[in-house]
Amino acid sequence: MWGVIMRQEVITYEELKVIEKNAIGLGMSSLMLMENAGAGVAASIECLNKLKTNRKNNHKNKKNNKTGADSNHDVFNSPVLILAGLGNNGGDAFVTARHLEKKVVSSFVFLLGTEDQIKTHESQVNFKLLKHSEKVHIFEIKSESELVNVYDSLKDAGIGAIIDGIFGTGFSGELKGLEKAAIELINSERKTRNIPVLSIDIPSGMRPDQIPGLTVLPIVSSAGSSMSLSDLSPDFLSDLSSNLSQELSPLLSSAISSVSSFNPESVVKADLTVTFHKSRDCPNLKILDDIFGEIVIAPIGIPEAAEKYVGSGDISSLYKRSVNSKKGDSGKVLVIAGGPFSGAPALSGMAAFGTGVDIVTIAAPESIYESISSYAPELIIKKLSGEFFNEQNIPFVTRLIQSHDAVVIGPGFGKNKESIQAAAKLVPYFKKAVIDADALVPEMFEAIEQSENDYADYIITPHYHELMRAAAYCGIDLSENRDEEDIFALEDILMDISERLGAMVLLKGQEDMIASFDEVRYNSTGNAAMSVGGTGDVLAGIVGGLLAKNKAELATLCGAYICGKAGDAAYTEVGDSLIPTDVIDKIPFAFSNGTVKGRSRKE
Ligand SMILES: NC(=O)C1=CN([C@@H]2O[C@H](COP(=O)(O)OP(=O)(O)OC[C@H]3O[C@@H](n4cnc5c(N)ncnc54)[C@H](OP(=O)(O)O)[C@@H]3O)[C@@H](O)[C@H]2O)[C@@H](O)CC1
Ligand SMILES: Nc1ncnc2c1ncn2[C@@H]1O[C@H](COP(=O)(O)OP(=O)(O)O)[C@@H](O)[C@H]1O
Ligand SMILES: [K+]
Repeated sequence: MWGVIMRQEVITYEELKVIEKNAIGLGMSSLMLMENAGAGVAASIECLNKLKTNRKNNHKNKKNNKTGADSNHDVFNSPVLILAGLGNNGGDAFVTARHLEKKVVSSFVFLLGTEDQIKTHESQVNFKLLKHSEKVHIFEIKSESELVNVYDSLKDAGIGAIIDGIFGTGFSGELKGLEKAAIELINSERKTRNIPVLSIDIPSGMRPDQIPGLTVLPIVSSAGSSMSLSDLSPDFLSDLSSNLSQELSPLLSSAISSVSSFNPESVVKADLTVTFHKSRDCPNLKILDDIFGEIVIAPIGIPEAAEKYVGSGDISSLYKRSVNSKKGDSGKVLVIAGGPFSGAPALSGMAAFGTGVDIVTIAAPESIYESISSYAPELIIKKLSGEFFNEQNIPFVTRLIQSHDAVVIGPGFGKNKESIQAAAKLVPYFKKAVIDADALVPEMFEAIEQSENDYADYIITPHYHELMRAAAYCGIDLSENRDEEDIFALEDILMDISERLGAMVLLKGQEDMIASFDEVRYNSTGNAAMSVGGTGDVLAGIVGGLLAKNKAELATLCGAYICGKAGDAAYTEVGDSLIPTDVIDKIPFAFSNGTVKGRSRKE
């Protein structure tokens, strides 16, 4: 069930890829998604008639229409030309053609290549199926000259509309050869013969990273202005760039230059773009309007849970070690121990290792140095003078912080006042940090709130009672018992705390809640056997490990998911006698795509 928060109404193409993978993780198949996508495109074709009439009138008003030979044809009464590439955008086009069979007189499908070159299974399935459609005439086009010849032999049939399924979001690099010729053909026929063009998902030749609006928006908000996407006209953007602080304007300039980094000549100009699931509203930049035309959103049956719950799509966005990486490239994590307890920091350190970082260092007071060293030889232990973490340790630990990517502080840190006060002085030096357990106290909240670091750099990982301390610090009332708290109110509170502290908040529990200042998502992996002591330390280590090479939001979401999934795998083997090291052992499995057969919370 949704909370008060509606998931984002406007998403990027990249975010949709994640959501689609999450949907597949929930049991949807790529074939189902493609079927719904193609059906949605076919259902939208009626919009072309309306647009076509408008274009025709505009055309007539502007000048004598010598070349608009096809403009009298109704989309449904004339053959539709469908250009399909070898990827899934082409697969969507095949499904579209099948769904159009009953709507249009006939279709010509140009596959840009041969059947054996089709790249994906889903697309192959739909191509084979399409061969049974009698009103669909398929041509396998192998060269630019063949494209011209075949098109010339058909165009007198009076093409009513062109559907562009050449490239979707998988387009990269340079446009050349047959695809380039096909895009030029579309644009020329649209211009000279007034044939309306519908692009599937994105006009072919356009790369999603060339659309700046969605990345610009948060920058605008963080500058304190309240702007909507439609405010982002070119004039507005240039005014904004000149007025914003020097720190922000380069980001804006690069966003603006990304729009101009493509050559409009090598992109399909569509009258209508049918994209999927949710709005991908582009900023109101004239140059983009001319490429996308009108935008229609076709629902493709993605369940809401694919956005609400963390899933395999989120995991696939994590940093991946490159084949030629060297030691240190994949991340260095520093765990700062406080003194009384050696087990908790060691668990966090070992869990961080499990996420694939290269180096884990534990800074440990003399009192626990020996015992931490005995847990795991892979951990580097740096001895701090004194029984407890203290002021004298600050210069040494600050240097360690600087040579690591992320810090984990809190597990087993202890409640010693002097240690906590010294720890709070470290906060301004943290580049990225996970703050857990004993470090979830007012002194630290204050230091986090006052730190000038970006909100995305800090993560707090409280269980409900620790959350109460954060809420009290923020002056927010929270019920004594989580079950008494209305879930929607709790979502609001988590976002408020996130905003006030400038940190991600991961509230652990049967269902973990992960809040940024404007969104709450959930994690449903994990099981009741994990309520044993020490799993929270494992979670903090996993999140810290992921934080080393990923943004805080992704690290928090994926940390909760991986920890729970490792816990579920451990549960299948050891049941209720699960201990935290069992969870650590299963972290590598949790990153794989293996199915966890253990009891999950939802059962
Ligand atoms: N994800 C989902 O669940 C859903 C996705 N859906 C649909 O899938 C689309 C994404 O599909 P996609 O990833 O297969 O890529 P797509 O854009 O069709 O084609 C790229 C192909 O062209 C190739 N290629 C790339 N650049 C090239 C170049 N410069 N010059 C020449 N070739 C080039 C590249 O091959 P490669 O070069 O990488 O081997 C690849 O094969 C998406 O937009 C939506 O329509 C829907 O069905 C809903 C569910
Ligand atoms: N009853 C439960 N059902 C599912 N997962 C749980 C349950 N209790 C704890 N967990 C999971 O165990 C991990 C540690 O949480 P928790 O035990 O609350 O931490 P702590 O050790 O700080 O008390 C979290 O990932 C949490 O989601
Ligand atoms: K397309």
